[in-house]
Amino acid sequence: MKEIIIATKNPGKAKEFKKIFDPYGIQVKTLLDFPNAPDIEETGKTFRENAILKAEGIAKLLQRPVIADDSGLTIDALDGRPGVYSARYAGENKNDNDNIEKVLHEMKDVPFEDRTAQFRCTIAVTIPEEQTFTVEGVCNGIILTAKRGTNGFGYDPIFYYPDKGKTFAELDPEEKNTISHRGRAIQKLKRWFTEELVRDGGNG
Ligand SMILES: O=P(O)(O)OP(=O)(O)OP(=O)(O)OC[C@H]1O[C@@H](n2cnc3c(O)ncnc32)[C@H](O)[C@@H]1O
Ligand SMILES: [Mg+2]
Repeated sequence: MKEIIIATKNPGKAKEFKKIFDPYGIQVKTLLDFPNAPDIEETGKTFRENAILKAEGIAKLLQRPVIADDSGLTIDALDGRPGVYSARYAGENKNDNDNIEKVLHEMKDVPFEDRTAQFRCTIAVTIPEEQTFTVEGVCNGIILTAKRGTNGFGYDPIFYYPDKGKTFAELDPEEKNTISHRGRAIQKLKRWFTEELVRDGGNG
């Protein structure tokens, strides 16, 4: 069994990464397995900058291949907010529900046709002594006026995906992974993790 470390402390992301890598026989460890790992400050202005900060910060510490995910929701009617502030939109000590409430409040007068939004994900891959590289995934949807569904995490209950007629929180986890921003970014990494990681980087 090969192993990959994902530099995340978000349990929702951790679950999704585990589900995706499991069929390849790759065991996912996250920072939830390294409780002493430091918090990397997300000072970047873009998802890409923050993903690189997290991947390089943790790879330097552990001296092992690390991947990091920086992601979030960009809403057209809010000029791209919450964007890189998605995790802390309602404040540092607030939770997913507080973030959703803030978005719904700010969008209370926005008509359906103007409620377009994108989930965006940048994944950075750092192998010690090598150049970090990144891949991106985007998923288009519509922000509803109230929550629907209980699966997933973050903004999933208000992110409606028209092709499926459901919010991300109403999709099965497998279904979400096939279409989500994160799933799409990971697809672009597939060649890397089925060849490079398994050959050189894994420790199994
Ligand atoms: O930095 P790590 O430790 O990975 O965890 P985080 O939650 O802080 O992650 P980010 O900095 O990348 O912020 C991403 C936020 O964007 C939102 N988000 C990202 N992907 C999402 C998804 O698939 N479904 C719902 N919300 C998502 C959610 O609010 C996340 O907390
Ligand atoms: Mg974060």
